[in-house]
Parts: sequence; C-alpha cells; structure tokens
Amino acid sequence: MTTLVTVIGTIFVDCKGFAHQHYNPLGRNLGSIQFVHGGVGRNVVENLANLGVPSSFVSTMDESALGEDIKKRLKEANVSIDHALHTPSEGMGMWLAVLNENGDLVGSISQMPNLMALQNHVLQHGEEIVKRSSHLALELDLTEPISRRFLELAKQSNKPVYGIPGNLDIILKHRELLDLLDCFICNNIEAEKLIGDTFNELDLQGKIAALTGYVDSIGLQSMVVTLGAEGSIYYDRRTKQSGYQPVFPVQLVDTSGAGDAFFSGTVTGLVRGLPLSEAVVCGTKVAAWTIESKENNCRELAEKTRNDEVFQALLVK
Ligand SMILES: Nc1ncnc2c1ncn2[C@@H]1O[C@H](COP(=O)(O)OP(=O)(O)O)[C@@H](O)[C@H]1O
Ligand SMILES: O=c1[nH]cc([C@@H]2O[C@H](COP(=O)(O)O)[C@@H](O)[C@H]2O)c(=O)[nH]1
Repeated sequence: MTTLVTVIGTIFVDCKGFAHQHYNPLGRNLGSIQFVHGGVGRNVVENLANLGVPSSFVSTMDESALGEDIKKRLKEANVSIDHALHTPSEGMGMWLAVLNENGDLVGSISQMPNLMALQNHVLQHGEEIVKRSSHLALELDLTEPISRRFLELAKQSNKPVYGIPGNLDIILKHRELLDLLDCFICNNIEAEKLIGDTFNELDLQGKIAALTGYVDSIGLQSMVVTLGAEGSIYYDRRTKQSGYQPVFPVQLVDTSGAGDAFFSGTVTGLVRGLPLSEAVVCGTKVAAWTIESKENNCRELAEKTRNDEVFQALLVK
C-alpha cells in the first residue's frame, strides 16, 4: 500500500505574547503579540507534508478569513484536505500563550473548538478514511467517540496509530484508549499525570525505568516522553529497547510547537521504518529547527532536512 498518513486533529489560532524583558506575572510586561496558525493536528500535518510524507488532514475549519488563510497554507504544503470540514464558526480553537524573555512558555489557556460536526463526520466516514490511509496520527483529546472509532477501525485493518495529547482532557478519563496505540508521545508534565506523581523528581535512569514499567503494564506498544531542554526518553516493548536522546543545540526563540514538531519528526522516522531509537533523532532535529522560529512550524523545514547530514543518513539509507 502506498504511504498516506492521515492526521486527525484540531486547528487553533494561537495568540502568543513574547515578553521583551524579565516576565512578571503580576505586572505589565512590554513585548510583542502575534497571531499564528496552531492546533496540534494542524501543526503536525504541516510538518509531515514538509518532511515529504504524503499526508491528509481530518479536521474542521471555519469559513472565515483566517480559516481561508489556514486552508491556503495547508494546500501549498501539499496536505490533502478533502476530509477537512467547513464550519460557519466554532470549528477552530484558540490558544492564548505567554512566553517569557527566554522563549519559554509560562502560561496558557485553551479554548476548544466545537467538535460535534467532526464527530458526526468521523462516525459516518471513518471506515473510508482509515481504508485509504497507511498510518494514522491521532490527536487524542478530541472526543472519546472520535478516538475510539479510529482506534478500533485501525486495529481491524492492522494500521499503526501514533497518538499525541491535546490537553489530556479525554485521555485521563479514558486511559484504555492508549492501549490501542503503536506509539504515544507526550511531554514530561503529561507523563507525570499518567505515570505517577513523582515522575519528574526521578533521575534519568529512574524516569526510563518508570516509563518502561508503565508501558509494560498497559497495552501500549511504545512511548516517548519529551523532557524539554533535557531531551527525551523512549521505550519500545516489542524490541525491549529503551534509551535517552539528548537535544541538539538551538538558538531559542519560542519553545511552543516543539512537542508537535518532535512528534512529526519521530512519526516520519517510524513511517519510513526506522527503529524508535533512530526515529527520535529525527524528532529532536525537527523540534530544534522549530524552536528557532516564532511560529509553530519551521517554514524552511523541507530545505533544512535536505541539507542536514544526520537526517539524510537516517532517512535515505
Ligand atoms: N531548550 C531546548 N533546546 C533544544 N531542544 C529543545 C529545547 N526544548 C525542547 N527541545 C526539544 O523539543 C522536544 C519537545 O519539547 P518539550 O518542551 O518537551 O515538548 P512540549 O512542547 O510538548 O512541552 C524535546 O524533547 C527536545 O528535543
Ligand atoms: O487544547 C489545546 N491546547 C493547545 C493546543 C495547541 O498546542 C500547540 C503547542 O503545543 P506544543 O508546544 O506542545 O507543541 C499550539 O499550537 C496550540 O494551538 C491544542 O491543539 N489543543
């Protein structure tokens, strides 16, 4: 079957404030404010397409000027959007984020889109969508029926599903959804909520042991936990391979979007058949390039990957 990765997820409009000097949460902070295209699903599908992975997007997008702008950019990136529904309003979420003087996220509020139109579409057309896809990338905090439908259909036809959280709202209430994933990738704050209260107090070896124990105790096949500037850890129960991947040095501008970028690079590696230990290197590279941009995606991703020796050595062998 030819490769087609279908991403199921949201579009958000992100409003990001960048503090120019030391950020004081109680005071007035001078800085700059930008609107950028966001949403975990949208960030991921744009990255995958720019990484050369044939991609399609299942989502909702508003019939507004912003919606049109987002649609145009996805089309230009070569994302197939024939299952992206047009909604009059409420089809896109909003994310208000504050970044401190170092580009680190210090606060955010998420306003979810209305997911009912998407849910109805998925319940009606899920089979057709899964049938034409070789792999699925699923934002897991949409609605429980959306996730369950895709996970069950993918299991029936033996198609790998890679999962990423939106805000953990659904996953924490339906943890069994994780059992059906081929790989789940989340950050250390999310991992602590799933694995246990003290995860972030453990040293690196302790974290890897906790991750291994957690994956082995549920049905999940593999998992990666990103640790911000500390890198990431991974475990694959099929190969029993676990390990640590450090970061590549970056000119830090804005760390938001790093997790989605990491997921996109890692999924690219997995889709191309790399073992998890090598796929996370691709994820780390894409995250590093994204952190150097104020947007959630690195605009020069295609060019960067073409010119990068590490990436080429992994993906062209
Ligand atoms: N300061 C940094 N320098 C270099 N790479 C980083 C830095 N922060 C994050 N990364 C990379 O991005 C990945 C995801 O970052 P993280 O902050 O854990 O995710 P999220 O954006 O989901 O919170 C990390 O595993 C790492 O590879
Ligand atoms: O409930 C949600 N909050 C935030 C996001 C999105 O998460 C992205 C940043 O995620 P990260 O830094 O983890 O890559 C932003 O683009 C934002 O729109 C989302 O999809 N859902």
